[in-house]
Amino acid sequence: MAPSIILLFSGKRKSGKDFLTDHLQHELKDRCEVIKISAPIKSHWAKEKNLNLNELLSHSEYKEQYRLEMIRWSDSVREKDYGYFCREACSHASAKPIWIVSDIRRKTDIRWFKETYKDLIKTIRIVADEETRIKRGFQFQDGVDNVASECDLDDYDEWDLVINNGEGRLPVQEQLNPIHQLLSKL
Ligand SMILES: Nc1ncnc2c1ncn2[C@@H]1O[C@H](COP(=O)(O)OP(=O)(O)OP(=O)(O)O)[C@@H](O)[C@H]1O
Ligand SMILES: C[C@@](O)(CCOP(=O)(O)O)CC(=O)O
Repeated sequence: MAPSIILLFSGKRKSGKDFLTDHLQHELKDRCEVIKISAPIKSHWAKEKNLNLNELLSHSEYKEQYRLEMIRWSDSVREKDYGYFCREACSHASAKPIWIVSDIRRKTDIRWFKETYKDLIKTIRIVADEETRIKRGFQFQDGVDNVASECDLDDYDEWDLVINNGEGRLPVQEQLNPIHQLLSKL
């Protein structure tokens, strides 16, 4: 069964994608399913290199050691099939009315979702100033922070919602209010 709405979240490293989508999931409970495009990438990498999948899926420093290699490998797959990981991630989603995709990174991700699910798509950008991201552990890495994985959506300007999760941010319930307003129109 197709969902009634698909929320695509994007944001730079340590902007708070997981933090906000975890809160949203907590509020929506079993009405929603959280989908991560990086999940099939991390599963593949864990199997190939005999790594700890749970650590790769967590917020830990562990995954940062492999980020550059995972970006390079996943981009080589995307060159042949830009929708590969989006399709793979969605294929495991269950029949919930609201899908939360927590890690949109490339224009081709948005293209695949819009081609596949048409007007069910809403795009949400999470922004946070660099100082706040640094306080959360962000450290610039060449090959990671200056490539498509982190920068391709910097000039995308058709977001349905933009949420500030940096300096001056609202309390989390208020940050999520505009999303509940979107959902109330369903
Ligand atoms: N509004 C907030 N208030 C308090 N802590 C926050 C907030 N937003 C994020 N954080 C904390 O900042 C850290 C980074 O957030 P999170 O993991 O959600 O970022 P991310 O965008 O998913 O990062 P990455 O892309 O590197 O995985 C986490 O420890 C998280 O708990
Ligand atoms: C390899 C990659 O999927 C890692 C994403 O890790 P995370 O969403 O930051 O936990 C990033 C990418 O696909 O460019």
